[in-house]
Amino acid sequence: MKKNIALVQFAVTVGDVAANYTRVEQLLTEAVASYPDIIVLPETWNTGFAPTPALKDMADPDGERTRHFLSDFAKKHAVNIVGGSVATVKKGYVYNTTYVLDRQGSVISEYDKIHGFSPAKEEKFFTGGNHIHHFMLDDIPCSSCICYDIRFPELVRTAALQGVDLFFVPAQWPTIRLRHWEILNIARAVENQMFLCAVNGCGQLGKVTCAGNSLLLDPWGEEILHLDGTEQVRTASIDLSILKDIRQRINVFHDRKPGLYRSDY
Ligand SMILES: NC(=O)CCC(=O)C(=O)O
Repeated sequence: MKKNIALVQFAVTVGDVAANYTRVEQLLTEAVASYPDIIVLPETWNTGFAPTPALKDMADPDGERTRHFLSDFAKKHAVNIVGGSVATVKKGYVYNTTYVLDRQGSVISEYDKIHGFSPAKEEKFFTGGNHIHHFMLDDIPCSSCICYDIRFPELVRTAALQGVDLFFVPAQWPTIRLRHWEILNIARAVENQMFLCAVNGCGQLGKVTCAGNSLLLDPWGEEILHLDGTEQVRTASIDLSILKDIRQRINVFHDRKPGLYRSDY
């Protein structure tokens, strides 16, 4: 089974929510021209990744605007969307939330970023989520996390143990740690033997330069796409039929010894 995936890498304007929705609509429209099966957006594309008290006023109440916006687009173009993430307010708390939409425009999964990036005090302004999610896109078992979450291999392994073939990582990752971005995403794809699509922002987040360098990786860690540091929409195909052979040749899921590993300390 082959699927086309469109990576939408763009420079979010911090604090200008209206401009960001307009830009995302333009970029989604650009993306559908390449006939993708799935379109993927970066992290906190409505507000920018700016953990500050002002966030609560800018965040999307109950994610309503974002859900309707992405749903209308997905339905109109019959395309699946992994909606990066947006800042939302739910029951008075701010979350960093991913919405996933199928071709009918239904929200089929919702995920709140679990690990707040403490060097930026994210956990002081965003409430952490409490569950890993799974969803099916065109019969492909999928999961995702958000940015800093990728540093926690247990999260991705837990998702992988449920049989995930395709994993998504929306992010706002800075250039200064570009090497970590590449290594961590490649490691997660290889150790869990799955395709991985990591879509980063680019441009300035205040004083921080966001790296771009979005990646579409196969389960060998090979780069199907590796974007540069500029705004761009790129689409490429993944061939899921290679998974069976890789998993038979190096059968880590059979060979692992979970009884000898402790993950609770
Ligand atoms: N938005 C983020 O979670 C930033 C994560 C990051 O910069 C890092 O893990 O390094």
